[in-house]
Amino acid sequence: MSVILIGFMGAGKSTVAKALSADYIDLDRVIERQIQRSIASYFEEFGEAQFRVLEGEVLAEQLKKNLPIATGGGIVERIENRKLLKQHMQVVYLKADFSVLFDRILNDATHVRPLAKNGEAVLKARYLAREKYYETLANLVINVNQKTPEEIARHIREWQKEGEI
Ligand SMILES: Nc1ncnc2c1ncn2[C@@H]1O[C@H](COP(=O)(O)OP(=O)(O)O)[C@@H](O)[C@H]1O
Ligand SMILES: O=C(O)C1=C[C@@H](OP(=O)(O)O)[C@@H](O)[C@H](O)C1
Ligand SMILES: [Mg+2]
Repeated sequence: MSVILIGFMGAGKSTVAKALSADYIDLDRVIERQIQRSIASYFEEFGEAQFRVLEGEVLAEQLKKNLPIATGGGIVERIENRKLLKQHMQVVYLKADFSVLFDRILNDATHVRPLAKNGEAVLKARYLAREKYYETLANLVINVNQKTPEEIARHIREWQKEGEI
């Protein structure tokens, strides 16, 4: 069983999954390969609800591989996706303050996050609404405010080792 990273946009899920293993899965990138377009343009044409369904299908399919998975921050919004995550034993929540996340999202030129275009207050409302899901679904919570991706990856590896029998 491998680790699934959850948390808000900007928490470092994609970066940490990569630090965990050269062979890792970033659900957003798998989705973009499948749909042959960017997530931003998919959101624009089909809307968020349809994206959530697609996201859940790709999660279910990718769970079969035994590789670290970086989810998208909104995976917890759909109950079917939460049910899938709940069955898993190695869900790790990368937790950070909203101010840290907002800063990173603004400064991340590589990925356009469609939900970030409506301003800080709208994004913060999402953060507050999702927090409880991240907390309840996680088997491990790591505060990532002041940790490097390598430190976070080390923490996860040590936790995985502790759980081995
Ligand atoms: N631990 C960290 N400390 C500082 N910056 C980070 C850290 N993890 C990720 N970042 C930066 O924050 C931005 C978002 O990271 P990313 O891995 O795409 O997050 P997510 O997949 O959770 O949205 C990127 O610019 C990345 O370089
Ligand atoms: O939080 C969200 O709703 C989203 C997060 C993004 O992934 P990251 O969390 O990797 O930025 C991406 O899936 C999409 O833009 C929607
Ligand atoms: Mg990501």
